[in-house]
Amino acid sequence: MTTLGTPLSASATRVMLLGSGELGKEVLIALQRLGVETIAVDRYENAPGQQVAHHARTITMSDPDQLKALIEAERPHLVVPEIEAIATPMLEQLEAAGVVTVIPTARAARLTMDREGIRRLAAETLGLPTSPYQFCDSLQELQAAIDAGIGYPCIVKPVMSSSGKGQSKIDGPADVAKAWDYAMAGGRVSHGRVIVEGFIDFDYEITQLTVRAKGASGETETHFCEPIGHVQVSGDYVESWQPMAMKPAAIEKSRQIAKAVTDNLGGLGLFGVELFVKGEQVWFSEVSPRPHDTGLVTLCTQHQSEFELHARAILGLPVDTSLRNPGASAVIYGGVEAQGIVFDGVDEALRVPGTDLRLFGKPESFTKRRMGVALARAQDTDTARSNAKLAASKVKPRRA
Ligand SMILES: Nc1ncnc2c1ncn2[C@@H]1O[C@H](COP(=O)(O)OP(=O)(O)OP(=O)(O)O)[C@@H](O)[C@H]1O
Ligand SMILES: NCC(=O)N[C@@H]1O[C@H](COP(=O)([O-])[O-])[C@@H](O)[C@H]1O
Ligand SMILES: [Mg+2]
Repeated sequence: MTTLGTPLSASATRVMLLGSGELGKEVLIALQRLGVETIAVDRYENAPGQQVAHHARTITMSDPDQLKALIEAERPHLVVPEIEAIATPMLEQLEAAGVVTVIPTARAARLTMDREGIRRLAAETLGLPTSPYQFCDSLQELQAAIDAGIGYPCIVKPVMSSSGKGQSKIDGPADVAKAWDYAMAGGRVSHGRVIVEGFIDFDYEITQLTVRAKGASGETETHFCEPIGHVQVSGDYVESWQPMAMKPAAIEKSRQIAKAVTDNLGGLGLFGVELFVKGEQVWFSEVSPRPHDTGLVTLCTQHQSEFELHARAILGLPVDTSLRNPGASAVIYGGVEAQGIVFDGVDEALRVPGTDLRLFGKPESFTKRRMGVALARAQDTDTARSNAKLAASKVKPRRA
């Protein structure tokens, strides 16, 4: 039985998010609706989720001492990692000592914060199909890995990064040094290590949202959402839609892979399993043990968005992953480098049929920082995609 308390009282059910960007903001809203007391932590003040939580805390989450001190002071029932760059070995220590429950587990947070942990688990322990890969600590090692078999084209990424930061494609020998330098500048936490992956020439890529939630008799059940198709530019998602039309055999393989990975990671919560598909062939790429950016589309397509599903699953509540209607999302980038920007054209955007917007409220804009997203529901995903892109294009961020 799950019992929830009253926020800001002795009976409160208290949940701490480590990372409070656009994805955490929606999880926090879902938790607030269930009367959960929320603590939003991020590396900077006034992060999107901090604006809607009961409490806001700003620390360096990759510093184990700061993280330990905050968790011991706040004593939340659940700690929910929302970004990768967290001192996850400290979370493992605190979990082992019984101080806190980490979502989905501290081990899953540690394995997925670093591309090496999750890739070795998927490819070497679970035997799942992935791109060929090597880990390298220098430009010389990178060149040697390419020459010894990875070949061209290939993709280089810092082991610790997300949203395509520090990622680049290498088409030939002339690109290698540039890719190495770019990876060194782009990692979330400075770390002189990269993964180089053989380029997979896929037909399309999907996110298979997968939920581990408690069933009626207390056992953990796995639920799948309809597949989400997406387009990435420079390693960062720019549009997504649901459902993605797939061959039955490709859906089945995707779900087998998603089940194998999430069973191993364990715990309760929603996972975003990223897969590449060519015909009936499916490759595992990576997994987020938390809501996925491409899953923002579920805000307009599912009865319960990926954020509500995560909130419900981590609290031990039942979930419904069914699709309500087709839909799409399109990203709104900052386009300018400035603080406290304004958005023109919001009215025109919302005049596009079936659309909605999320403006995240990030205090500072960068040219390529995701500042908002347009959502569109429609009878089919083609209409939804064009309406979402149209609505996004009407929103014009500028300096105040
Ligand atoms: N081996 C590969 N072959 C072909 N394309 C790739 C490969 N690796 C990555 N990509 C492309 O780059 C995108 C981003 O890669 P990846 O998911 O590893 O980066 P990320 O920084 O973790 O992104 P995010 O945090 O947004 O998920 C993929 O979705 C895919 O479009
Ligand atoms: N692909 C991972 C992802 O989308 N993560 C989301 O972006 C935020 C960081 O944004 P920022 O870099 O603009 O601060 C994170 O807090 C999370 O919500
Ligand atoms: Mg990814």
